[in-house]
Amino acid sequence: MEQLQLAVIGGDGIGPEVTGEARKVLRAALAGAVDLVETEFALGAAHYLETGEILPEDTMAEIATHDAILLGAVGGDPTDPRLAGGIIERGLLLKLRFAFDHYVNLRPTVVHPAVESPLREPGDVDFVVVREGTEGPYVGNGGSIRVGTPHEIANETSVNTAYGVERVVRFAFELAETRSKRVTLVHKTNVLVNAGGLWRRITDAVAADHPDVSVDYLHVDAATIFLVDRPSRFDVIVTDNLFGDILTDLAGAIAGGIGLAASGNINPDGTFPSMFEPVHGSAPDIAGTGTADPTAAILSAALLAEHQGYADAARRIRDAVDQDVASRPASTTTSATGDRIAALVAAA
Ligand SMILES: NC(=O)C1=CN([C@@H]2O[C@H](COP(=O)(O)OP(=O)(O)OC[C@H]3O[C@@H](n4cnc5c(N)ncnc54)[C@H](O)[C@@H]3O)[C@@H](O)[C@H]2O)C=CC1
Ligand SMILES: CC(C)CC(=O)C(=O)O
Ligand SMILES: [Mg+2]
Repeated sequence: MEQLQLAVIGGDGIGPEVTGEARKVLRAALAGAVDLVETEFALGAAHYLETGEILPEDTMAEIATHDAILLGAVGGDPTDPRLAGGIIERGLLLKLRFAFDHYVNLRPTVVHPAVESPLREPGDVDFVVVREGTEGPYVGNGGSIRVGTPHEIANETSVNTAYGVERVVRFAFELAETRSKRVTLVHKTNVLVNAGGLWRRITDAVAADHPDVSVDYLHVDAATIFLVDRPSRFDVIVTDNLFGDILTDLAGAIAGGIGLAASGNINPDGTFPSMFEPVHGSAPDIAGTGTADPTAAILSAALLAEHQGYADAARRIRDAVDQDVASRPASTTTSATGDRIAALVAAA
């Protein structure tokens, strides 16, 4: 039987709770077809506070030997001075994304008819945000002077390379070819003229290679209006790391809740393992209460299965989620939701 070596990083807060349920469902979906070998890696803010370790080089090298990574979420109490400066988010999560060249951060949104969406007219909402994952303002290129004085100046530089932008824009067009053949570039070219100009020129050049794909452009502020007012206009949105981060929390909210929003950090070249995680964070406000919705992590496991070539397992997970959200009890728990979905998958 084929083996799938899965690295699991539960992380902090609700991370281990939701990955626990995603693993149950993934096991059910692959049972009998794939030998799923799961290796847990104790990493995150809690692990750092206990051991002083964030992401040792040998741990990263070991993770790299796996076929794929399932991650919950990382990050602890933001008021804890020992975690200041996003030390875990940058030193662990972003480090993995950068080191494993996860240049496509894929974030699909579908509004399920049975889900209570805040949209007035949910209509036919099915779009994917292709967020650049290795550049932009997240690269840590900045600095401050006169810190703590009234004259402090803080800079954060957004790095956008022609190489980095072109490869993610090409991915977005290729994805659109398999969908409704519409790409929307989202940026802020009227103000961020240097980065915006590069994104615009590259999008226009790549569009010329895809004459059957229609292309439009929205400033990011206007894109937030359309995401609420008329999200059915979108098919594939391509955007930078920061705008994509923000737009996809909004996309989760319009689709019925952040607990439903899945993502994949993809290394399309296959040189490194891709990493699948819910869009949400570690939600310290609800950690340990058993109320976290594991659906986003479960749908991330479906993306993982699909990416690894197990399309049938992915389809069965998504069908089971659809069935479950259509009949979900008003009051439920994290583990009960995982159990129901795993049972539906096993029965399919
Ligand atoms: N990929 C990752 O590891 C991410 C980590 N973070 C980190 O997570 C920590 C908390 O960040 P926040 O900004 O509060 O964002 P968050 O996404 O953790 O929480 C925002 C709100 O959504 C709710 N929520 C999130 N996931 C949910 C779920 N599955 N079911 C039900 N409700 C859910 C939370 O209870 C909270 O009210 C921080 O340390 C942050 O840096 C944030 C985003 C992504
Ligand atoms: C902590 C951030 C870098 C992660 C995040 O919010 C995201 O990727 O959506
Ligand atoms: Mg985010």
